[in-house]
Amino acid sequence: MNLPACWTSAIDQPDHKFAELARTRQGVLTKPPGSLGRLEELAIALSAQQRSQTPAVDKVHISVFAGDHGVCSEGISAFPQAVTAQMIANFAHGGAAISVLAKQLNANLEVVNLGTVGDVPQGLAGVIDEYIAPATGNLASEPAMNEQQVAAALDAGDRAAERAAQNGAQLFIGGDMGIGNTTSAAALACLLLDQRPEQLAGPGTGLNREGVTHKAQVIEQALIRHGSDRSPLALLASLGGFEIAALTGAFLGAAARGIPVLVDGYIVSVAALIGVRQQPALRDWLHFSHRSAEPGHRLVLDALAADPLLDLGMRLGEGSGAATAVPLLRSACVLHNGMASFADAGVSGAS
Ligand SMILES: Cc1cc2ncn([C@H]3O[C@H](COP(=O)(O)O)[C@@H](O)[C@H]3O)c2cc1C
Ligand SMILES: O=C(O)c1cccnc1
Repeated sequence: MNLPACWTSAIDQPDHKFAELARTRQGVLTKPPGSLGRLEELAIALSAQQRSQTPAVDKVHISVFAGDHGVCSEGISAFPQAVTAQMIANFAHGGAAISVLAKQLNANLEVVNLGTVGDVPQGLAGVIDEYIAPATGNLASEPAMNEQQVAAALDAGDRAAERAAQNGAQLFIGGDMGIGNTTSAAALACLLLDQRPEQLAGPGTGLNREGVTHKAQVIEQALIRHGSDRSPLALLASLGGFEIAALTGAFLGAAARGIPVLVDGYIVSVAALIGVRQQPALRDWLHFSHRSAEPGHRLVLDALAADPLLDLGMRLGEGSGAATAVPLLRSACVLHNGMASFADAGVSGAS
């Protein structure tokens, strides 16, 4: 098994010297100290992560990872599996939510196709073929992936982070597309957080109460089958999705390359938590964009000690919540870089 280097090699901490410089600057800008609240903290964290006195998120790289899930045969989604492949084409044609938001942000958007049951037309612009298999195994009755498949997915994520680095990205966003993936994410979260399926199974794309109860039962079967190994690799192989493993690899890869990450919703947060369990130093590179309406997200965020910027009732995935929060990070940076100091502006400081 060939795991990418970022799986085990140490991730550096953000540079605290730049954090100190940024904190000092925030204290002399023409405002009561602390009055820009979390925008100040964002600017300080981005300065340390980017090793820059003028942090910026002008160049945003968005990778949407797509893959199908064998567990769909258990009837756990409100939508058919064919949607995964159809949405890949929609991403490429500019019609998906993340396509529109990426355009608004002038961000670089790519779609990494790890394998779908439905056909994806060849040669779609911005779609990168990282085919592993048509779908994962049905996690209720068999491992979702073998170790080679997990390694391939982690590696595909790491390569996305490398492309972001090559493009000079100042921020990395990972998105997910895979019908059935809230079941996979919930099963993973059960073992990561030691919680019951009823706590972590939610409506996803729109299941009713009966549907959510059935989904929790399917997850319960998966947990019984899984056994006791809680290592990140074993969890991914047993219960993961190709796109979830790729997201974990991408976040570790981005942090290893010094690129801060803006985390999206439920599925992406579970991938981030797996990365943090593997490499706790990853946590210092993560910003959290929003609290998803998927009920289990709250518990996953708590486990990451994360207080996301937005709570808009969004529950889409694709990286859409993260993209929606980018303007806040941009505001934090332009305020930090552009405001005058008390001394420069001739404004009196606190007495
Ligand atoms: C048209 C459409 C676009 C989407 N974009 C993201 N998702 C989101 O919903 C799916 C997860 O929900 P579940 O586990 O209930 O299937 C994933 O594909 C996720 O990315 C979508 C879902 C649909 C239907
Ligand atoms: O929060 C998410 O990421 C989410 C929730 C429901 C469906 N798809 C994604």
